[in-house]
Amino acid sequence: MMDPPQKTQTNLFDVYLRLRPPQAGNANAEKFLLVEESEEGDAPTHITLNPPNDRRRAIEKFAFTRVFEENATQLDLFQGTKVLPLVEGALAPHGGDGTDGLLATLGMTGSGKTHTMLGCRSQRGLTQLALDVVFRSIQSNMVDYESTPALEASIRSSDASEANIHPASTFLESIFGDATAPSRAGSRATTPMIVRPSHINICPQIPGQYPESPKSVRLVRHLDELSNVTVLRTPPNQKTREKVLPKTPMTSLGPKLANASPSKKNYMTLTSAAKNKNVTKPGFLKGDYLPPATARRTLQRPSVLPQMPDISAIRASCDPSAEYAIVISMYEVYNDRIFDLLTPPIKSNATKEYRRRALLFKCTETSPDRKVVAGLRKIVCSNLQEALMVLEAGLHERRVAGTGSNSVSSRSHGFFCIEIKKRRRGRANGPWGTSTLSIVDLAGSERARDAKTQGATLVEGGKINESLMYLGQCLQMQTDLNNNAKPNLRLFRQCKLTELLFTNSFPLTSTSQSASHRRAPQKAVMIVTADPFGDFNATSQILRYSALAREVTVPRIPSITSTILSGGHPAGQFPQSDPSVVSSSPASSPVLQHRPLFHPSGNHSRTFSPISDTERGTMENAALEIARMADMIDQLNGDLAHESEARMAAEAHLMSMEDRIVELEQEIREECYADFEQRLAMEMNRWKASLSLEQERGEEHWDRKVEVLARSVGVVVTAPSDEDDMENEDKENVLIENLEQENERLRREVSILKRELSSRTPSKRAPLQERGDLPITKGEISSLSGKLEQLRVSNGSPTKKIRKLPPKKWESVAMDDDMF
Ligand SMILES: Nc1ncnc2c1ncn2[C@@H]1O[C@H](COP(=O)(O)OP(=O)(O)OP(=O)(O)O)[C@@H](O)[C@H]1O
Repeated sequence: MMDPPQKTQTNLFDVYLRLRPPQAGNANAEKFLLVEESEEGDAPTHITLNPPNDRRRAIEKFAFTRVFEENATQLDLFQGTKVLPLVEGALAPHGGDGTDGLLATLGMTGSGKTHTMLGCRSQRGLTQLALDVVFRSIQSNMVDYESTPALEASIRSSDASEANIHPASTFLESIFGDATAPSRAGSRATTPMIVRPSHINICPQIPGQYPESPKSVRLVRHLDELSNVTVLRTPPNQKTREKVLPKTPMTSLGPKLANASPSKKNYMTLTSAAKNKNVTKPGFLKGDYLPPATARRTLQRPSVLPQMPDISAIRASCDPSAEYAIVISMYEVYNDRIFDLLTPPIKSNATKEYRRRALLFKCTETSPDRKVVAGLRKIVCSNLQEALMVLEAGLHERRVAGTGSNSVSSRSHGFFCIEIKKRRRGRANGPWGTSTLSIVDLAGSERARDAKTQGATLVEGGKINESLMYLGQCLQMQTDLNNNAKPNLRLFRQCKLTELLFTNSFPLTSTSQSASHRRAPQKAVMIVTADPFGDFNATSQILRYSALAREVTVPRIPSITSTILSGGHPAGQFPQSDPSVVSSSPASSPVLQHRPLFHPSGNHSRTFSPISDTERGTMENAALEIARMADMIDQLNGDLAHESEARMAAEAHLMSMEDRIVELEQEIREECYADFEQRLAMEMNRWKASLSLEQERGEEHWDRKVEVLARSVGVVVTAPSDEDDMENEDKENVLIENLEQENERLRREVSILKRELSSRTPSKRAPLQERGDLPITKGEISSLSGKLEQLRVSNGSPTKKIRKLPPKKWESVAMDDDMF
């Protein structure tokens, strides 16, 4: 029998295991996880994992601080997991600074983490119970925040995280609006009002693919009627669907809840605050955080909150000489980024989408010795009711999605932080000390194949598994710490989740503070949830890295070589796990071999396996990662096939489009050619017309010139007879040529004369008529007149007959002459 795990100084966490009751469809499944009975009626601490249907596999035994069986209640968990000491550590009843506390859940998807932390509609979770005990314990030492205005400033100045601090009344007014306002169908549901009847399926990722699994639907009960349920969000193919259940008067809510028919309102499906989440819209881009597509609208104020279990008798001790204030903040780690759950998303000007700003986890000026999430919105709460309403508001923003494994699966690691501010009583301006109790609902590890996730949800699943793998590595470091090895702090910085969970467990090396002023390391409790009927491989992986101790019983398997040498059964047919087989080979010993792998106390003799525990752990994590990646590869192969089909279709379409384009181009070319031809013909005609017009004008011009010349020499132009036309034309051509030559010669002479004239002095110039040096004589002038006379006889267009001018024309010619 394995020794019970012992608490050591170096344990980062106390680790508890909670087993969930079998799910509806799993009642007949084989139970692979058995709780070992403890001695002397103590609470059980060990479990055994029996691999189902595979006797060759090792039987593993795990030790935890305590194991809670399927029938354990929320109150059992609250009392058994030492939440009270965590609260007391933060309240510091003996004076001085409090100790930070961390309460987290870890487990496969659907194993009951959210149920444990946030409860269901009739039962409170550890978060509500912790809040209850905090407020109950400091009741008489609470500062009156509302009636002391200076308090706000003093709390603000004591905050080390650059937070926006608001009083609960203002914040809740902005979130829930008027409590007396009528119900608004379509506004987002307040958490306890969300009911999810078992007959309504939830699975928004692949609508219609899993007939037996739930469809995605968010339901809200109207303020005045418990069972009047309105669909808030549905898968795309069910957008318009609306479910309305039979109405039940609000006054009879309590008894009805207890006796609700499972077909209408199953206790297991009517989860409370846990299910107040935003269902992830399918189709997000990788890594992108797209919160609800609309701004936060006023929520309905929940009218009923679960009261059970009753812990009114439980109180933690507080410091009687101190006064306290409670400040609440909430954030989530989604895709390795931190987002505030109490700050509404802001509409981006560029994309018109509502987005959240990722926050940093860092040391600030006023907090050099520990890291804090900077820039959160924090709410100062004066009583339990306010704190619960803030929790409701924050959970409403938390991201969830329906998957094949859990109809309302958390897609982010949720952090709910209760800051306990404490200062000496009566010191109005005294400084506040702060200790924080962080309650963490981790997202569950999942196998893509089972979760049937795809697209953005698949990527989220990958990120969740990755961060949980790093968390596993960090938890395994507990073993190293037990062996007094130095912690490898780099391991904690692998992702945001481990950074947030572990950074404040160790003093920061860079701090300048002396060791005496260092804060005490946080106290941490981890509750591992498991489904004994669920996925054996995934559950055993989680148990391996979270358990405080492990023992492996390996059935000896005869080696193939020894089997062959002994002339026994051929390989593959040997009854391998039969312990009755006797062999001389040590490797084929029939005896079961026990290998205790580690003991947290370090007091026990250890049998080391050939590889160290850390290496083994790393290999196991690697195996988990390989399995996840194999799932992803399957998924991606499916996507690839789908995409290839789509691509082929698109290519075919493209080809037909190309053919169409060629046809169209041909048609357009032909049309253009015809159009061009038509225009060319038109242009030609126009050009010809204008050419003939020009010719006509030129001829007319010549006609007029000739007429003017003929009149000036007194020639009567008569029309020649038709017989003389040819002869006259020849003569006219000759005459024109002669005249042109003569004209040219005369121009030359005139220019010579002008040159000469300009070279002479003005006194020597004589009038042209008196000069005897002119090259043209009077006789020549008279011969020129004679030629003109002849020309006048037959002058006209070479191509046109000389017209006989009518008397009117002659008159106009005479007028022209006068003008000359
Ligand atoms: N101990 C329990 N008793 C009764 N019901 C339980 C218990 N544990 C889990 N359930 C029910 O099982 C369902 C899934 O549980 P829950 O949502 O808490 O799982 P989870 O581990 O938070 O999953 P995820 O990681 O996907 O968010 C819920 O309907 C819840 O009410």
